[in-house]
Amino acid sequence: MFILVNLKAYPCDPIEVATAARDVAEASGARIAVSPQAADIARVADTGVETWGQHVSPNAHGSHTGSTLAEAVADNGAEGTLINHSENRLKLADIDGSVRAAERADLETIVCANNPAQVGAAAALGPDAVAVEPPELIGGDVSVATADPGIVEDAVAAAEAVDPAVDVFCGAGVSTGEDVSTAGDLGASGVLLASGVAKADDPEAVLEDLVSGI
Ligand SMILES: O=C(CO)COP(=O)(O)O
Repeated sequence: MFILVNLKAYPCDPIEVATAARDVAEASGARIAVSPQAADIARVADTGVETWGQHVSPNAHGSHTGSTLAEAVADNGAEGTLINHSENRLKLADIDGSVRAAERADLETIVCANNPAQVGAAAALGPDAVAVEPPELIGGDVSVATADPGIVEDAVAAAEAVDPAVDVFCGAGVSTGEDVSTAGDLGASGVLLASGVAKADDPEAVLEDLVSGI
């Protein structure tokens, strides 16, 4: 199970979380990545933790003020990027363009989706993985795998029907090792989470609990 911690725009210390994630990953052998704000990618990557972008633009180099280029994300040390997070939704053509931009820059890709139908559409674009995150459960206390196990199973089936090579992750409300274990039992290959770590008093303790569910 891959554990990706999305720091969103939370006011946490990205280096504290990155250092904790690096240490827990090293001690446990688990794959843990941290996805900070674009401006923090280089210093988070410098800790040695696997680092991901939160978004990349479909644009290449050129006159595109305000764009977060896949090339810049990769050059600053990221290994992958989220695309189309529920809080940063894109048009279908732009999701496709962002996946292609990430591929050009050698970034791994996870395309987020709200439901199994969108998972199928996202899988058709050929990312490395898709993630189902029901918006109404994001930021809540109950894990998607507990609140709506059917959505995870249906997402796995939807991706499998389109392209069996695309991994399926789930996210929303994940905060414990038991949540990770339940997600794995439903067929997910990883979890995306944010508030459970970014808002924790002791992020390292939460990460240690999370990896206990792998
Ligand atoms: O959106 C998420 C991860 O990308 C999930 O957020 P929470 O873990 O806060 O529910």
